[in-house]
Amino acid sequence: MNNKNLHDSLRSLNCVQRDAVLSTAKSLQIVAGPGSGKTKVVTFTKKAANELKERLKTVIGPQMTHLIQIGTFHSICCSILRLNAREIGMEPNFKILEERKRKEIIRELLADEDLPAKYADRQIKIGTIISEIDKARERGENHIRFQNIYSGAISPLKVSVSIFYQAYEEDFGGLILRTTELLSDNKVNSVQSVDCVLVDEFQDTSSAQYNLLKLIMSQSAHKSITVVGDPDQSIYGWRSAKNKVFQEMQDDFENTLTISLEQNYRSSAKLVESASHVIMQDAERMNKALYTNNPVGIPISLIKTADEKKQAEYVAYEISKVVDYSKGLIQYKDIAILIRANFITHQFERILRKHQIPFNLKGGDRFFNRMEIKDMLAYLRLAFDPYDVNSFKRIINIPKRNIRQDTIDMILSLSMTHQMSIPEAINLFLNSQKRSFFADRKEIVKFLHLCQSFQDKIENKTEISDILKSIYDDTNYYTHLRQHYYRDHLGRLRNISELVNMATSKSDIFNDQDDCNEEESAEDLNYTNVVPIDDPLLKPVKEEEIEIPLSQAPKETNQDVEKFLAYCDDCLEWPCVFVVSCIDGIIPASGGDDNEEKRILYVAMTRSKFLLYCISPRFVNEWGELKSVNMSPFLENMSRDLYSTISPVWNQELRKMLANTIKREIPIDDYFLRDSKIPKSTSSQPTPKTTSTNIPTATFTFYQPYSSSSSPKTKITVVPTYTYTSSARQTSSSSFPTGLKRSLPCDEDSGKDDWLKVVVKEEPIDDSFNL
Ligand SMILES: Nc1ncnc2c1ncn2[C@@H]1O[C@H](COP(=O)(O)OP(=O)(O)OP(=O)(O)O)[C@@H](O)[C@H]1O
Repeated sequence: MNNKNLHDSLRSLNCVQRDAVLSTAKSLQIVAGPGSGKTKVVTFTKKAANELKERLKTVIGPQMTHLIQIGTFHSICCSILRLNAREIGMEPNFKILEERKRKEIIRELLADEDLPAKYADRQIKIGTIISEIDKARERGENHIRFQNIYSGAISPLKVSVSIFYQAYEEDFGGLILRTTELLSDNKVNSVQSVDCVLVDEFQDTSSAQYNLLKLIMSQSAHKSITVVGDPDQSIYGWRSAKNKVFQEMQDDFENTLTISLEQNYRSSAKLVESASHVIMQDAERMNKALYTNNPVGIPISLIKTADEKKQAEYVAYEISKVVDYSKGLIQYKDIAILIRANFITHQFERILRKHQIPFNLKGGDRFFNRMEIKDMLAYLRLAFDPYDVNSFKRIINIPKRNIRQDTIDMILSLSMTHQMSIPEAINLFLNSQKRSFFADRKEIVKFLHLCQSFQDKIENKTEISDILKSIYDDTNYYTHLRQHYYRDHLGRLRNISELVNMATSKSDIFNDQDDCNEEESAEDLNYTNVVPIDDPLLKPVKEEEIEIPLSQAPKETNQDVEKFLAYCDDCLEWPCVFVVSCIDGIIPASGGDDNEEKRILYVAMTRSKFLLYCISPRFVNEWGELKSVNMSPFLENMSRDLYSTISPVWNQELRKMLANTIKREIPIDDYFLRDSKIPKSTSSQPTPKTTSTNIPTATFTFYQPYSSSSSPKTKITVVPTYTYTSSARQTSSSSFPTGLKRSLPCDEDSGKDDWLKVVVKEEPIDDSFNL
C-alpha cells in the first residue's frame, strides 16, 4: 500500500478504528459491536497484507512471500500438515474424507468384529458417532484424551465413541488436532517464522483452534496476535465456540490491550436500542456499549398475526408497501426476511410467489426440493399412480431396504414389458422367481404391502394428511432421518410436519411443487432475500478462502452452514429486515442454550439499517393441528418508545430519515402535485367549484411515478374544507389510488396569492391489512 493510499484509507476510519489499525500491542483484542466497522478494520488489515504480499514478491521473491498465509484455520492447518505430514506418520498427499466416506468408515467399524465387542455398542447410530467425534474435536480432545476423560464413563455412548474415535481416520475436523499434535512435538518449525497472527471472528474460535493459537504464540517471544470479534455475536456454541474466549485470552496473554469499537454506523438509534434490549438479557455477557450517531429512526414493528399463513401474507403486503412508499429508496434487494427454521420457508415461498414478489432463498433448498419432502411425495404419488416409475425408483430403498439393483431393474422391466403397474410387476416378479428365498424377498414383500396399504387408503378416501402421516410412520422414516441426518433430523422432521399442515389446509401440494421448478436467476440482484437466521447468515467465509481443493473438501461438513456459504454474497445488512416467527420454541429454539438464542436474535435484529419487523404468529400448525404459541420472551418488556404494534406509517419525514440512515438521496416528495399551483378562480382544469356548503372542490391529475401497483396517472378529488383565503386547514380526499384514506393539509402559503398550492401528505392511517 503506498503512503498516499494508506493515508487515504486511514482517513476513512474513526479515531478508535485508526487506533486499532495502528496499534503495536503484542496482544490486541478489537472488540466490536455489530455495524461498528469490524469488517472494515479487518478488511483494511487483510488488504494491507495482500498488498504487502504483492510488494514482497518483487523484493524477496514469490517463494518467500508464499510463506505469508491468509486462510481459514482449516486451510492453514492443511498446508502445514502437507509440508510436514511424515513427521507424524501421515502421507503428504493425505486425503480429507468426504462426509459420505466418513459414514462408510464408521459403518465398516461397526461391523468390525475385532473391535472389543463389550465396548462397541452396535446399536449406536452412525450419525451420532460422527457428531460425538466432531464435538470432541472442537473441544480439542483427541482420541487419547477423549478416552481418558470417559474411561470410567457410565454412558455406553461415550465408551463406544471412544472406541470408534481411536479407530477412525483423518477428516476435515481432524486437521486442527493433527496440526496441534505436530507443533507440540517441536518437530517442525513451520510457524516459528510467523511474526503476526490476525484472527477474525474470534468469538467463533473453538477450543481446539484456541489451543493451536496458544501453541503458535508460545513458539517464540517476538510474535504478536490481534483478534477481532464480538462476544455478543457468538452463536457457534454447538461446535464449542465460547464467547468467553476473549476473557480466556486476557488471562493467557499478558498485557492484552482491548480496543472497543462502540459506534454503530449501520442502524438507526431506535434499532440499536431495541436490539440492545435483547442482548442485555444475556446473563453471560461481557459488558460493553453500543451507540450510534445515525438518525433516531422509528420504533421497530412488533407484529402479531393470527397464524403463519397470515404472517407470510403480512410480510408480502408490507414488502409491496415498503417498495412503493419508499419511492425508490428501498427495492426488493434491500429487503431480507430472516427465518430461523427451514420448514418455515415454505409459506414464504408460496405467498411471495403468489404476490409476484421476486426472491432468492439462501441457505437451503426450496421446500419441495428437500429430500424428505420428495421422499414423502414419491410415496404418495406412487399410491395415487401405481405406474409412476420415477417415484418407485426414488423410494424403493428409502428407508434402506437393501433391495439389489438387479432386482429393481427386473421389476422395472416387467412393468414396462407387460404395461403393468409397479405392484403388479412386483407380484409377477415374486411369483416368477424359482428360488423362494432369494436375499431381498422379505423386504420386497414388505414394500409391496406398504404400497398396497397406501393405495387402499386412497381408495377409502382417507384424508391426504392422514396418508402422509401413515407414510411417515409405517416406513419408519424417523429412524431413517435420525440415522442418516442426525444433525438436522429434527429440522427435517418439521418439514414433514409442514407438509402435513399443508395437506390439512387443503393447499394444492402438487401445483406448488410444479411452481418450484421455475428457475430464478440468482444473478438478478433485485430480489428480496429470504435468509436463515442461523449462523450461516453471519459468517460469509468465502469458498476461495478455503485453499483445500474442492474435490477434497468435505461436501457436507457443517451441512447447511457450508451450503449457505456457497451462495452467500457479502451483504449482511439490509435497509429493511423482517425477523419472522419470533415465537417461543423457534427463538429461543426448544432445547437451545438460552443466552446463545438471545445472541442469535440480536444478530438478526442488527442486520437491519432502518426498518425492522419482528413478527410472531399466535397459532402454528404442527402435524395438522393448531397450537397456540407465545411471542419470544426476549422481545417482551421492551421500553414502549422502542416498538410499535402497527406497521410504519409512511410520510416524507420518514423517507428523509431513512435516506439519511442508509446514505441515499432523499426522493422528491412526489405528493407535491406537479401542477401544484392551481389558479384560484379559473374555468380551466382543475376547476374549483362551490358546493352547497360553500366548500370549493378541485379535481386534477395526480402523478405517482414511484408506484408500481397503481396506474401512474390517477384522478384525485380534493375537497378543501376552507376558503381560498385561509391557510393550512385539513382537507380530505376520495378515490385515492391505494384505497387508503389520507388527509390533505393545505400548504401554509396557499392563501397568500392567487394560487392554491395543495400538498398531499400521508398521515397516520389505519392499516388495511387484517392481521
Ligand atoms: N468509520 C466509518 N465511517 C463511516 N461508515 C463506516 C465506518 N466504519 C464502518 N462504516 C460502515 O458501517 C457499516 C457496518 O460496518 P461493518 O460491516 O464493517 O461492521 P461490522 O462490525 O463488521 O458489523 P457486524 O459485526 O454486524 O457484521 C458498513 O456499511 C460500513 O461501511
